[in-house]
Amino acid sequence: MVTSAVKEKQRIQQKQTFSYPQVEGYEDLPTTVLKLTNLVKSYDRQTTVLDGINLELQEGEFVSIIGKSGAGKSTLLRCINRMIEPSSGTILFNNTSLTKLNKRELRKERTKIGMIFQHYNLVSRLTVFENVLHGRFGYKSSLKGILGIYSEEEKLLALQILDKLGMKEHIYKRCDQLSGGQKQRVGIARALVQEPTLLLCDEPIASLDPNASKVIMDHLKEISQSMGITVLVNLHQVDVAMRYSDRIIGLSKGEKVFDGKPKNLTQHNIKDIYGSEVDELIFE
Ligand SMILES: Nc1ncnc2c1ncn2[C@@H]1O[C@H](COP(=O)(O)OP(=O)(O)OP(=O)(O)O)[C@@H](O)[C@H]1O
Repeated sequence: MVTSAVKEKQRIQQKQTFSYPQVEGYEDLPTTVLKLTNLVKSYDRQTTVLDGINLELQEGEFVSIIGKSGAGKSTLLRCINRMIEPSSGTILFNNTSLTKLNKRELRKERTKIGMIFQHYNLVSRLTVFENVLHGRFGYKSSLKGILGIYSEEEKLLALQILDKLGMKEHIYKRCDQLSGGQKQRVGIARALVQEPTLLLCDEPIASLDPNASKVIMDHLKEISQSMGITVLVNLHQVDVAMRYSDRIIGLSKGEKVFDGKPKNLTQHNIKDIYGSEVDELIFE
């Protein structure tokens, strides 16, 4: 007899586009949040910046992308939510093909993809609280968004997230009165208030000192572990990627040259990723 649990497992497996390893209970099955197939980006006819990237990310994974300057890290991250239009390939996000969506549909799907930037992208003359609430913009009609009309639930959510990030006492401060580390925590709060399943972080610690960097990386790790949000982060620091990641992706000239656990990243792999600059890297 086919039990309802088995039926449910079959239903989920049919819905997914990848093969699972054989496991006992369907609750143990990994959920693919993002699947990139043959992603290509050329800004002009001469150069291919992303050369057929294939990548799958699972729920709650913390994945870093490393590679030297110009390798295509930012382009890859920005192609995922189509901030930059890929030239070809497919982007499957929670089983929805993002490349096939029109503008309105894409706007809706993007609510589930948070983004964090090196230079924070905050509105400096607005308060911390106002900036965080901007994360709800994608859920609103344009008029409500423009008028800044937010529900009590949305305000409570923003407060809870700011509290979790140690920013509650600063909510009424203008963003231009904050330190870099505080600004980045506002950036994280604005992304989390979207209630995302995927967080894209484009060099989130590149402008921060080591102490502030640690605070930000600790928060991002905590977000992936306790909230089950998939975190994909571009990093310049190999030692930071080694310390925090479940998986590291190495990019070189738009190609994926490494994809594995930090403990499996060898000096040989590092050389493939960074070429002759390998000696300048801090490596634990
Ligand atoms: N808008 C654009 N138009 C043309 N070329 C671009 C554009 N944006 C990026 N590029 C080029 O694409 C390549 C990859 O750039 P990208 O910013 O993705 O690399 P990166 O690995 O993130 O580098 P960095 O670590 O320095 O930020 C570079 O050669 C860059 O000059």
